[in-house]
Amino acid sequence: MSSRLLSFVGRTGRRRLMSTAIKLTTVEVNDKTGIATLTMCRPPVNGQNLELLLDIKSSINEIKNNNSRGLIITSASPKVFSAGLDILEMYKPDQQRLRAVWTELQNVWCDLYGISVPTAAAINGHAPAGGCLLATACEYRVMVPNCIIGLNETQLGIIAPKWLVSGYLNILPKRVAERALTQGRLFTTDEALQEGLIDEIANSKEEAVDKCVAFIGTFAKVNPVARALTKQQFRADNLRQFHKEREQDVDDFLSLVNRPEVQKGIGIYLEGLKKKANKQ
Ligand SMILES: CC/C=C\C/C=C\C/C=C\C/C=C/C(=O)SCCNC(=O)CCNC(=O)[C@H](O)C(C)(C)COP(=O)(O)OP(=O)(O)OC[C@H]1O[C@@H](n2cnc3c(N)ncnc32)[C@H](O)[C@@H]1OP(=O)(O)O
Repeated sequence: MSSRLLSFVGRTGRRRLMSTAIKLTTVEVNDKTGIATLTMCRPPVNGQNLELLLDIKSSINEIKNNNSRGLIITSASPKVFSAGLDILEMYKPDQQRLRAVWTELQNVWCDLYGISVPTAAAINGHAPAGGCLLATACEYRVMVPNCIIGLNETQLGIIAPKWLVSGYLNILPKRVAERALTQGRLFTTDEALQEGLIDEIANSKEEAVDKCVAFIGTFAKVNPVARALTKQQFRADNLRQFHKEREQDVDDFLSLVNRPEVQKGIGIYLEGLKKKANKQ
C-alpha cells in the first residue's frame, strides 16, 4: 500500500494536505468460477517500485488464503502489462530502499512461481524484463498483438540472475533461451507464440482473460491436491536453489547497481526513455 498526499482547500480557506492509502493492485474473485484476477494499477507502465511489489505480494497472499480456484494476473494500463523494475528505484538509489526493492521482487517471484493454484497471465500490453518475469512465473500466458516480451537485461549491460532465468527455462528450449538472453532479445507477440514463450494470442484484454479462465477450467476435474503436488515437483528444484542463493543475490544486485559505469548506463537509458516519451 502506498500513501499519497492529497491537497485540498479546507473550510478556513487554507490548503491542507491529507495522506491517503492507495492500493496499487486489485483482487477480484469471480463468484461463478472462483478465479481471482490480480490487476496491477500503477500508471503509466506498472513500473515495479517498492510499493507496487509489496502490493502484488499481499494480493498473491490474499488469493492464497481465500480459497480461489486460480489466479490471473493482468494490468489496468491499456498498453503495458508491466515495464519491469521501476528504473528510478535503481538510479542514484537509497541503499536500504534498493535492498528492499530487490528483496520484494524475489518475494513476488517465489510466491507467484510457487503458489499451488493454477496461474495464468493475461498480458494485455508490453512485458519487458520484470514484466516478463511475472508472466513466466505463471503456468499459462495469453498476449495481445503487436507487443513485446522478453528478458532484455544484457541490452542494459546487466545480467538476469539464475532464479529469474529459471522461469524462461521452464518454457523455452535451452538453446532458444540462451540465445535470447545473450542477445537481450525482446520477442514480438507473433515471435513469442512461435517460440512457445506465450501460449495463445487474444485480440483484447477481455479475450485474454477469457482464455486464461478457459485454461484454469481445464483443471476443473483434476484433484487439486494431486495437481498442486505435481506442480510443486516440477518447481521445487528452482525454488530450493533460489532460497540457497537469495541473500547473496541481494548483495550481488546492490553491488552491480552501485557500480559507477552501471549508474552511468542507467542514467543514459532513463534519458532515452524520457526523450522517446516526449517525442510521442
Ligand atoms: C537498469 C537496471 C540495472 C540494474 C539491474 C541489475 C540486475 C537486474 C536484472 C533483472 C531484473 C529486472 C530488471 C528490470 O526490470 S529493469 C527495467 C527494464 N525495463 C525496460 O527496459 C522497459 C523500458 N520501457 C519501455 O521500453 C517502454 O516504456 C514500454 C515498451 C514498456 C512502453 O512504451 P510506451 O511507449 O507505452 O511508454 P513510454 O512512453 O516509453 O513510457 C511512459 C513513461 O513511463 C516511463 N517508463 C517506462 N518504463 C519505465 C521503467 N521501467 N521504469 C521507470 N519509468 C519507466 C517513461 O520514461 C515515460 O515516463 P515520462 O517521460 O515521465 O512520461
